[in-house]
Amino acid sequence: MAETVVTVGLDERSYLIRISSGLLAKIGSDLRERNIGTKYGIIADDTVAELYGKQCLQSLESAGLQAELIIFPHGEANKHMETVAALASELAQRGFDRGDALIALGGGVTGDITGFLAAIYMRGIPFVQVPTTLLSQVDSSVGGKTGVDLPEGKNLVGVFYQPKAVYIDTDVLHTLPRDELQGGLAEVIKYGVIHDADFFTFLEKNKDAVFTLHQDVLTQLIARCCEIKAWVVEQDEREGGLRRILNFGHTIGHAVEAASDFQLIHGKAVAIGMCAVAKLAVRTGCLSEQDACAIQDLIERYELPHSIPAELDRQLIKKYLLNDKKTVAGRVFYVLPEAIGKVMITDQIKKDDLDAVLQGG
Ligand SMILES: NC(=O)c1ccc[n+]([C@@H]2O[C@H](COP(=O)([O-])OP(=O)(O)OC[C@H]3O[C@@H](n4cnc5c(N)ncnc54)[C@H](O)[C@@H]3O)[C@@H](O)[C@H]2O)c1
Ligand SMILES: O=C(O)C(=O)C[C@@H](O)[C@H](O)[C@H](O)COP(=O)(O)O
Ligand SMILES: [Zn+2]
Repeated sequence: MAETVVTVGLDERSYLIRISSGLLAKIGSDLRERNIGTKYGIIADDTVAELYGKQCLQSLESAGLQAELIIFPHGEANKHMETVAALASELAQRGFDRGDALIALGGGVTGDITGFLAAIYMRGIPFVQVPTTLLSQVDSSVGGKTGVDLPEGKNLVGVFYQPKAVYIDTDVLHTLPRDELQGGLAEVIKYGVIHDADFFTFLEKNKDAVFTLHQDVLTQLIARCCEIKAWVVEQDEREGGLRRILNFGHTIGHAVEAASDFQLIHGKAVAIGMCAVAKLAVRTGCLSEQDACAIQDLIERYELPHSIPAELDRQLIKKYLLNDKKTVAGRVFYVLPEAIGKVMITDQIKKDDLDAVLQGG
């Protein structure tokens, strides 16, 4: 099948997102042609290293490139400064220098850690993204947000640092657990709500094809998400304005994710956050009940959670809300849907409405 290509146009930081089946085997020859680094550090978590580490190494070595696999323990609980410090020491001990480059082979956790590591190791070396979860293929590998969590909250340390290329091999999704596929689908639904009502309808119609990873539908879906993300990032790379719409569902979602001690995966927390903020939008009078129901129905259709688990401490959720980057001078900003395909940003949420929504109302 032909390759699909999406461009992220950012002047001298522009790059291509290549999407196709079987791409992992071709990464080496592309990197050789582009001459991005002398030696490549392939950063992967233990699960992905076991599944795809050898294939990635072989792709580079058969193109005559030097490459080494560097592994860290999987999971959001390891997306912190200590992992970055350990990986940086590992790079130094293995003799990586400013002529070398990194490859983020894995999900969003690997991409966020590796991008951050690439930005700060020797004050910056190039990196490329090879995303292996749906979430990382449609969202985290594109746009240059990198960083790690602190005990105080999600993604509180990081930098904007663009990759040199994104290679999306759709084949790797066949080993992804269903739970993780669903997590990615939450971010997919996000794009429909924030920008594209037709894409929202496409998702309503194609659930079975999506879950069975139908190649054409999958490629179309990933490409559309990447196009929307590229369109946003091209206009607002460093989140001065428009880019904040990509945080739809994340104000409450991030707080719920952290309050669950990361037992809830990011995408599922975002699904809960999108339903909560749709309810807030109805209470505020900017969204119709009908559109709020359509959002929740789609989330339920993709078997995602839609309410905040009863056992989560509401006060703890509120504490995390205040620690988030979306809070400025004590004002918490929310991305509210106004219709399917259109959102607005506001900090004008009444305490009673927030409390009611956090209680499930
Ligand atoms: N930078 C951004 O713009 C951005 C955007 C969205 C999310 N994020 C971040 O991304 C993270 C979530 O990413 P994620 O959902 O990919 O999580 P993840 O990276 O933890 O991957 C989920 C799990 O799937 C496993 N895995 C990965 N690929 C696999 C495959 N092909 N087959 C089998 N198992 C596989 C991993 O080992 C891991 O255990 C969060 O930290 C979130 O904050 C960042
Ligand atoms: O790329 C962006 O911009 C996003 O907001 C994408 C989100 O899906 C992602 O979860 C991001 O990491 C959230 O960023 P944060 O700045 O709110 O921590
Ligand atoms: Zn997200």
